Amino acid sequence: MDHQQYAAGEPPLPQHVLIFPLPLQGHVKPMLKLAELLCVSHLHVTVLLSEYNHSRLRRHADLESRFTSYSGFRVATIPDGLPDEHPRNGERAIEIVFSLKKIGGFEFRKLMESTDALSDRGSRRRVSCLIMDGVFSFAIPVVEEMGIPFIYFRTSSACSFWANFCFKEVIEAGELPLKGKDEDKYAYWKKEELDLIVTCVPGMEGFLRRRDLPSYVRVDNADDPVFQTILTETRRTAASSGLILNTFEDLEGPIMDQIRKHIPNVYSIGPLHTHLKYRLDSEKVESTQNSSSFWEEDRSCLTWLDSQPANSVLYVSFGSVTILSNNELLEFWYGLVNSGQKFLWVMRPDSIIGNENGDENKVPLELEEGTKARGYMVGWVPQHEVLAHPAVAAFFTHSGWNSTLESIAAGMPMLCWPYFADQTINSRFVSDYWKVGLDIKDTCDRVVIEKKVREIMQERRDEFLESARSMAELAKKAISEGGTSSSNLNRLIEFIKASV
Ligand SMILES: O=c1ccn([C@@H]2O[C@H](COP(=O)(O)OP(=O)(O)O[C@H]3O[C@H](CO)[C@@H](O)[C@H](O)[C@H]3O)[C@@H](O)[C@H]2O)c(=O)[nH]1
Ligand SMILES: C[C@H]1CC[C@@H]2C(C(=O)O)=CO[C@@H](O)[C@@H]21
Repeated sequence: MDHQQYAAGEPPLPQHVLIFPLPLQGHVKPMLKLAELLCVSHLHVTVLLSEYNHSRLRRHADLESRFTSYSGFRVATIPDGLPDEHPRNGERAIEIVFSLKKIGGFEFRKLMESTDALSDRGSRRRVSCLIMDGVFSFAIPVVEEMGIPFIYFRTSSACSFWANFCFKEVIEAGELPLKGKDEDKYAYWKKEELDLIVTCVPGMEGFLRRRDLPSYVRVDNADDPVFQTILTETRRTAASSGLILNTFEDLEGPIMDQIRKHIPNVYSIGPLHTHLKYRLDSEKVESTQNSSSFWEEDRSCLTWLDSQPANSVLYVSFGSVTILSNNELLEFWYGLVNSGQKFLWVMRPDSIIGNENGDENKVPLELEEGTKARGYMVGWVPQHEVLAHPAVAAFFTHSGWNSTLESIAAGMPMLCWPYFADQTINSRFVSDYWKVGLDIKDTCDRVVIEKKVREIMQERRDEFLESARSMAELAKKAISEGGTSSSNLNRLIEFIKASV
């Protein structure tokens, strides 16, 4: 028996789960949702954050007060190894993975050993289960030595995970890598080779093109460190006690059946944001308006939306990592303004780079006027509330997995402009598999954008709305009592409660 299970005369201490996300917004947010779901089930939970992100969450999300009602919740921190001023966005977001690969094992060991596995001088059990991000294999030796079971949580889609898992076979078939990344981006996008079908990802035959593969494959040779890291980290998932995915069976069941041939224990428990809300409501837990945002949410956008007619606004956001060049910014801006549609556009303070024309502060008059007449721009919004607002008709997104799932759960059609990583495959599934939107990957042209905005807002909206609404119904069924995500979460909790 675990020596810490009983203190004299006291009830047994609950099992203690350590949740360790990659320190990026799109990973921390769903992992905090899972943390809260486990707290609701009376488990002790520690979330391990980077010092950098912890301070952002304290500033903008009031993290500590959100969790005050859960006595079993704690935060621990380690450094991410990068100086505060180091860029953590754009393609450089991957540098966090490399930095943690270098120092994460050491820092994690130091934390676990110096705190006797976070046992808080006996007031908590030692960590009894680790739930860690999908690219954190550096943590495995530490927990294996301590006899702690570990489960992966990959915050991307099942389809992206599965394509990554098959990279080795796709290389062997000569279909990867996709050379030419360093060429001019716009010329590269036009390559016909990118339209060839990928033959070696079981379950996606005849449907997946090379250009739809997660963007790590756009490298000149297979030794590329990013490509290799994703490939090897993904394969290592098979050594774990299980894989958590923020998705649901009616959305990605056939793909998860492929994954289960290698990793039998897959817990699809999404969409996590609605799942959490459902459980808080059914357990009658008082829930405050909570956010997990790294930026201050500007709620004035909701007031602006309140003053707009129903189904009249295109919500535009490219998530927490995407950065646009000045030229790309102008293409999007002209496309939006020329479409004549109303739009709410999230322009993160750090999202525009470079100034290829040398006149970065000069906004063309027609854009200024068009925006004043029909647009509203903000730095960061409460996205769930925006997607649920009656004025919003469609979502122009970069196809990050959280945004995709939030849009699906809200029954909202999508126009997709994937920027990198898993987004390139998510957008293909949105447009050609679930048929809930349009994919305009590998273009950035104001004429195309204008045309596609009209299509998603007017010409084809009803068609996409119908499939989006039926998918939203299935998402709701999945998280309700007896649904697949609900049962899988219960199974996960049982696994945790049974671990010593
Ligand atoms: O104004 C905003 C904009 C976004 N969000 C939220 O921020 C999250 C963004 O996540 P996501 O849509 O997944 O995009 P990224 O921030 O780009 O997420 C990273 O992490 C994801 C999960 O692994 C990957 O799918 C992405 O490719 C990767 O870039 C979502 O929950 C949004 O609701 C807000 O709350 N307010
Ligand atoms: C920066 C990227 C490393 C891997 C992550 C990922 C994944 O497939 O798990 C998707 O997009 C990015 O958030 C992450």
